[in-house]
Amino acid sequence: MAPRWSADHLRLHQQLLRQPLLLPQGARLLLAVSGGQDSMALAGLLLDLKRLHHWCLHIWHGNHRWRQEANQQAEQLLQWAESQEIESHCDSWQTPIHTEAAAREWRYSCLEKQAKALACSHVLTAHTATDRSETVLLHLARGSHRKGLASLSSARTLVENITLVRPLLCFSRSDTSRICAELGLPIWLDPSNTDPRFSRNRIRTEVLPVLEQLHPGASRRIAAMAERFEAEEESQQQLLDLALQTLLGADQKLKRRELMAIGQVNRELLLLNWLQRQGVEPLGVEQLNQLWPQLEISRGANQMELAKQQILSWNKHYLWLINPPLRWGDGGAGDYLPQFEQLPELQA
Ligand SMILES: Nc1ncnc2c1ncn2[C@@H]1O[C@H](COP(=O)(O)OP(=O)(O)OP(=O)(O)O)[C@@H](O)[C@H]1O
Repeated sequence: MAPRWSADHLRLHQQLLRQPLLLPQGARLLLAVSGGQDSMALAGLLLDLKRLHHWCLHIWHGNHRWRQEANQQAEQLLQWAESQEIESHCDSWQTPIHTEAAAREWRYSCLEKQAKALACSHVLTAHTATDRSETVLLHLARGSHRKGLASLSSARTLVENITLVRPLLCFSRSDTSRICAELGLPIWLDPSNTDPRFSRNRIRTEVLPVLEQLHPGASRRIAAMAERFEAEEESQQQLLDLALQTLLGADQKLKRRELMAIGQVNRELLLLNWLQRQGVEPLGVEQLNQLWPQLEISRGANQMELAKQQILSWNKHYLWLINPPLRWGDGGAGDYLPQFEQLPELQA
């Protein structure tokens, strides 16, 4: 059957061929499909577009087993994929997952494994501009660093040779609802999306509607702002990488004295950048503010050890600023501990 081209197909098509996404001809793609309207809309559009570029499309579904109907829904979703001649894969969590953060971590580790097994170069998720606005508002409320305001980047490296892309960031949630209706796609609703125990859901159902009433188009503009921040972050990253080279000793340790001589904002950015390179997740603004006095007073060799202990103790109560894990019921404080034992040493 001839593809049903629409303005939405064209918009997605342009997005997929744009930097930094740039899906090459013949690419092997793994699409994460929850069965909700966003991922179904992306699946529907890709089904038509893939023929143009000879993309090989696989679908992956993660069954969290949060609800009784979950197995049946997973089954129906796989049947739908089969009817569309798409190869589909499903993983089921053995014991029910209770936190969004744990569920997300599990999904990404499955996607990573599956993409490797299928030799896929790209993993696609169906985050929309509306998801982006919600995430920005969440991060703002938690006092995010600027990076958190550039969140839900359109593309990033998932693991070596596998890129995670979010091609639907140029669509809103009302677009995906319309696309599903127009393409006659089935949707499996997830009641947890309206559960008020998640702060994201309250931002979606209470905060954004008020902002839209006050300033129509607010959600779209917040997402556009995040996109702009993402581009600025990228160019700033290049400058930071260059500057960081001048602050590293031969052993790749950061030279404390030289770092402390730099103005506060750039100093913070350089420290965050260096920590990230060492695999340590970024600290929040409040944590950084508490860390500096410790680094400023010279306490000899133990100085970094003290800073490290401080971070470990914050760790128990921290608020994640970039990728904040959300916990059932508590509106934001995280429940998983990052590996701060790996905090790298600064030079004395
Ligand atoms: N159960 C699932 N199975 C497969 N893919 C999923 C599942 N849940 C979410 N996804 C993928 O992730 C996208 C975003 O979903 P959602 O916003 O619910 O997750 P999230 O936890 O906020 O994701 P992230 O942490 O990546 O921001 C979906 O559009 C879909 O592509």
